[in-house]
Amino acid sequence: MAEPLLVADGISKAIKKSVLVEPIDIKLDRGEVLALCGGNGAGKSTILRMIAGIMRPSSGSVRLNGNDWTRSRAEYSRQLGYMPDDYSFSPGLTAMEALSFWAALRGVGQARVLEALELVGLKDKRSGKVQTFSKGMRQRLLFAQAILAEPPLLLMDEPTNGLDPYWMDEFVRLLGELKKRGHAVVFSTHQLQTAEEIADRVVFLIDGRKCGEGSVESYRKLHGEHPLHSAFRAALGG
Ligand SMILES: Nc1ncnc2c1ncn2[C@@H]1O[C@H](COP(=O)(O)OP(=O)(O)OP(=O)(O)O)[C@@H](O)[C@H]1O
Repeated sequence: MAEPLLVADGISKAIKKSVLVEPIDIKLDRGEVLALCGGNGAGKSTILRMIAGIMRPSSGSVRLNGNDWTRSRAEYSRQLGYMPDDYSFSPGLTAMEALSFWAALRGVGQARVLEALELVGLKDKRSGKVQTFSKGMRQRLLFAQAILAEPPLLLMDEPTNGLDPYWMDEFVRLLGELKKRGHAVVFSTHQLQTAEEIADRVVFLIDGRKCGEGSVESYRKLHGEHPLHSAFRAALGG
């Protein structure tokens, strides 16, 4: 049987005496969407950063499409697109300039830059300075940079923060299309409703520890309406 696209084995993170994330296993198949759910400080961003190769795990290993980050870092990085929860754009940069910079780093041509801007509804705003953009527009630009090179895995930290209802629906639709084309996604969210709409599977986190995991479908069968609220409460022991 083929190895899953992503295999994170016992990854953990400690800084000095603080344990940010206890050892956790995460596996993901091609075309699968996984939500990391938990409150503030639960460890969602830390897990995404470790998988993205931005933060070195204190223990464990990560394989992505057969690549081990510690052995083949460049090839590993080519397998993923990462959307951070926030990003400080250089003052004065236009949307087109920002995206073209990322495209150059990834060897992606200008036609794809325009296509990505169109997908996120920013083509007409491409000459606008990013510092004048709303939070939702900056989120859409960060989403565009993550999908530029159409990598097998997308890692997204709170991707729906700041999106209005129209773009929230568009985002769900865009992710659905990416999924159909075989892309896998791991995203973090505080919003269980969002996870229900987008994810196939959910990992619940509390204080850097996995406290529950299951498919949205299985939670639906178990809890009916608002399945993830009930499942999270059950995972918390409430
Ligand atoms: N560089 C760091 N040094 C020390 N502690 C850190 C560092 N980065 C994060 N932490 C701590 O690690 C814990 C997990 O943080 P993390 O950002 O991963 O949580 P999160 O679930 O993404 O939270 P939020 O939903 O608020 O963004 C928090 O207690 C945070 O304060």
